[in-house]
This record gives sequence, C-alpha cells and structure tokens, in this order.
Amino acid sequence: MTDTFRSGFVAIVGRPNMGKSTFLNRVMGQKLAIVSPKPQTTRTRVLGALNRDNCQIVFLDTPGIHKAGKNLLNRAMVQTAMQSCQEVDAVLYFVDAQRGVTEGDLEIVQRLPRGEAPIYLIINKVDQIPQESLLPLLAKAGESGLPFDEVIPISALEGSNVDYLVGLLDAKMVEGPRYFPEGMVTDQPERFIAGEIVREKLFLNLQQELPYALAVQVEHYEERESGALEFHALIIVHRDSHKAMVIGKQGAMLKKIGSAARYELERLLGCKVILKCWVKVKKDWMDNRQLLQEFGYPDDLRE
Ligand SMILES: Nc1nc2c(ncn2[C@@H]2O[C@H](COP(=O)(O)OP(=O)(O)OP(=O)(O)O)[C@@H](O)[C@H]2O)c(=O)[nH]1
Repeated sequence: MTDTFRSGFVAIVGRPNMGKSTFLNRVMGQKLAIVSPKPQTTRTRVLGALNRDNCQIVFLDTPGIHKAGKNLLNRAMVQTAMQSCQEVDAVLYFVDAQRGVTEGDLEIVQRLPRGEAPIYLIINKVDQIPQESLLPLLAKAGESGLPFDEVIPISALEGSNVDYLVGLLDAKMVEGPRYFPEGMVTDQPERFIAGEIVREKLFLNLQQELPYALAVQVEHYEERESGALEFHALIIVHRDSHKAMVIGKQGAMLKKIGSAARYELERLLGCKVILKCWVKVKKDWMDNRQLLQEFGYPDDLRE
C-alpha cells in the first residue's frame, strides 16, 4: 500500500439513451443526473466526484451524441459532449446491448478528441439480452476495428459488473490532487439540480416531442429562516399550444409535475422545499444564444 493520492477524470459518452446517466447515479450511489426513457434527457455536463481509498475519480456524464442539425441547443449538447472528452484520463463509450456497436458509434468514436486517454467500450443493459448472446456480442465488438482498450458488459440499472469497472478505473488513476473536497460530490448548485428535477418530471409526464421543446430556468432561490429551500422555476416553451399542454386542464398537469418534483427534491436535499412553477412562451428559445449561455453552454457555440 502506498499513501500517494491518485485522481483523474473519466468522460461518460455515447449516443442518446444508452444509460450513461443511470450509470453515473449508480456509481455515485445517489441521483445526480436525471433519467428518462426518452433519448436526449441530459443536456449539459453533469459531474460526480467519487471518493475511494486514496483515490478520487471524477466522472463527467455528457449529453448523448446525435446528429445535431436541428437547432443551436442540439449542437450545443453535442459540442458539450465532445469537449468533455478533452483532457480526461479515460473515456467510457456506452452502447446498448440490444443494438451493439452501430455505424453511428464507429463514426463518433473516431471523432472523439480524447488524445491519449484509454477508451473502454461499455456494453450496457446486458440484463435485457439472453446470457448466451453476450459472448458473440463481445466478440463482434472486439472486431469493430476500433481501438477499445477493453470491452466491458454491465447493467447500470441492476449494477452488474459496475464494481469491476470502477475498480479498473481506480487502477488507472495517477498521482494527483483531490479535485473536490470529500463532502462535495458534484459541482452543480442546488438551483441547477432543482431545475433538472423539474425537467425530468416534464420528460416523464409529457407526451412525445414536447419535452424537447422546453427548458427550465430557476429564477429565484432562497433559503428560508425555517431551513426550507424555496425555488421559483420558469418552464420555457416555444409555442402557446405547448403552454396549454404543460399547464393541463385547470392546471392539473403543472400541479402534478410540481408536486412530483417537490417530493423528490425534499428527498434529495433533505429539507422542506417550496417549489413554484410558471410557464412562459419564448419563441425559438432553442436558437437563442444568450439564453443557452444562461443555461451554462459555452460562449463559443458553433453555428
Ligand atoms: N434494462 C436496463 N435499462 C437501463 C439500463 N441503464 C439505463 N436504462 C434505461 O435506459 C433509459 C435511458 O437511460 P439514461 O440513463 O437516461 O440514458 P442516457 O444515455 O443518459 O440518455 P441521454 O440523456 O439521452 O444521453 C432509462 O429508461 C433507463 O432506466 C440498464 O442497465 N438496463
């Protein structure tokens, strides 16, 4: 045993809906990133600092990489994911066991700006395939011609093989500082987490494309003398018809979303939460550079 402290950054990347956020939450043992069955739930980089014996692994969960023609928001998401791979010590590239490695994955992996960092192919959701398909799947992934340092099957949802993967990353960490103090597991402020939880409930409760057309901005955040936290969340939509859908009949949908979010926030933050939600139409907010920067995207967003 040596006393040397080791640390490093690990990027979690892949196409949308592969289980990247589920994995981050699993290794951290708590919810840092929101999850939904719909692709492109994660919109910004989410950081989780995992402390182990004499070691800190800083995970960066990233938005799913997709064909980002549509609007500035989509391009910002892809840019964020790509940039997260710069200067990390390892990259975890996630695919879904049912789909395996696709042409799209091959293209993305070749474009990742990862420098010399090792890249691990993570075949997630193995709980969804029969055990006998696993070996052929691993063999096929090995033949993809891509420079994966190792192919690792896991189930982020059920936890299988996750400890092995974390152990492997631990061994890859090199002498370095403790980037985040022990009690600090993420760099996301509480107001950001509150906005994300509201967004997750919108993703889970609204149909089809609607969740993609909205954003949440926490405009006001305050700690009351009683210890309760008060958040005012503005739900931004880009059409009047969407506003009506989010509010629902006699406000029923907004009420449902607000109380589900408040309940979860109280559990996550361990205190009473007062959550007020509003809906506002901002036409074409997804192409509004200034607003996207307020959401934390870089100011050098590419057209
Ligand atoms: N069966 C199974 N489902 C999983 C597993 N991991 C994630 N999921 C599900 O897959 C869906 C997508 O999971 P996320 O963690 O949001 O995926 P993501 O890659 O972060 O998605 P984006 O935000 O689109 O990039 C959710 O419904 C998860 O519950 C797994 O190991 N097994």
